[in-house]
Amino acid sequence: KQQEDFPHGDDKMSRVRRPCRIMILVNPQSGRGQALQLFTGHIQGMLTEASVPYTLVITEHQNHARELVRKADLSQWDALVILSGDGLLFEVINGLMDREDWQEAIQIPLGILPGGSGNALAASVHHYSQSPPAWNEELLLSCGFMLCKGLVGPLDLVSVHLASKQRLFSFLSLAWGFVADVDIESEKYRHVGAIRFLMGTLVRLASLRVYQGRLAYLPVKEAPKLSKGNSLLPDLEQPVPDTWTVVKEEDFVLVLAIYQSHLAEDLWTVPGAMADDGLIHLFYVTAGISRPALLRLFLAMEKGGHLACGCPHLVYEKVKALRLEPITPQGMITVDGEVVEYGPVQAQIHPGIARLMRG
Ligand SMILES: Nc1ncnc2c1ncn2[C@@H]1O[C@H](COP(=O)(O)OP(=O)(O)OP(=O)(O)O)[C@@H](O)[C@H]1O
Repeated sequence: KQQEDFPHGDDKMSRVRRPCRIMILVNPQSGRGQALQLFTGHIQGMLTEASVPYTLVITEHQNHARELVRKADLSQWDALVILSGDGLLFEVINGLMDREDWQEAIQIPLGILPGGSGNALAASVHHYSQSPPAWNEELLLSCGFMLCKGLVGPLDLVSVHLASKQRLFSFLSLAWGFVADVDIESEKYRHVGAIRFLMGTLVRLASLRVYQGRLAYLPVKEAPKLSKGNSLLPDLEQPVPDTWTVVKEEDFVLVLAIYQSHLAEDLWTVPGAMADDGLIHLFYVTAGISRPALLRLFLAMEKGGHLACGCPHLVYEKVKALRLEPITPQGMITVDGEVVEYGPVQAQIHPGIARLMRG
């Protein structure tokens, strides 16, 4: 009821009410520690010129944003905007989903301004707007511009179920093996910006590992029609249904489930992905790939060319749900770039349950 209809045809898009009241959450520690300067130097002036009133909230510690949105009176706000890396948006989404009124709360338009070193969602949103690639401050300006325009469209979320019965909501990725290791190990190079992933990749390549586990997924064509709230997932202790595909290989270099186009500003992982395509894009790389071949895949990903490399170890499937059961006793699983408990995990898509400010 707070939205005006978008008058130009696309019935999925709407416009944030004007004048709108935006809460902008800034993590001053994100990326190179310059998020506040990015705000005052680039965004503040744009919002003033566009007559968009806002309240700035500077996060003071981990989970500050999560607690804040869990308790906030959301009727006071027309949009929640994050100026940080993807980690702060992950907190905000999970704070909204923690609420008793989550079904209404998750409808509040969410915006992203890149302040981290990865900025996967910001890069994806920019890409969906069909603009030529942009990095750093140019990407920030593009996202700031979309924020001022105020168009809102649906965003898919994925629920991730862990062995401890904890459930998380994810907008970006679930990763195990090489990608998760690089993401976490390269955090120590955060001050160098986006190039940290290349540095991390080179370091990890030198000590390339194989991870053993079982992977199964529900392919798109087998998935039943979902109505809101339906679960595609059996109990984590139960075997997967016959409609699922069980991957024969059990030796992997990486498993990556991603639901946006970009894994980082310069990693165009899923050509063709949309914010609300209702798909989990599942990639895995099986053991036996050489170091040069793996490096070639990541270098090709900058221009979205990895699937054209003809690498027999790389598999790509469009799925609605998946289950991963690591056998290797120790390792790293990340959800939206944040480490989660290591062990069996399963996930399913919830098409368009959130709303995102985009072009
Ligand atoms: N003031 C703060 N001090 C320390 N940590 C904070 C603060 N505010 C938020 N955080 C936490 O920092 C974590 C990382 O944030 P985020 O991912 O947004 O930035 P980033 O890690 O710099 O981004 P990237 O992963 O792209 O480098 C989040 O889990 C968030 O809870």
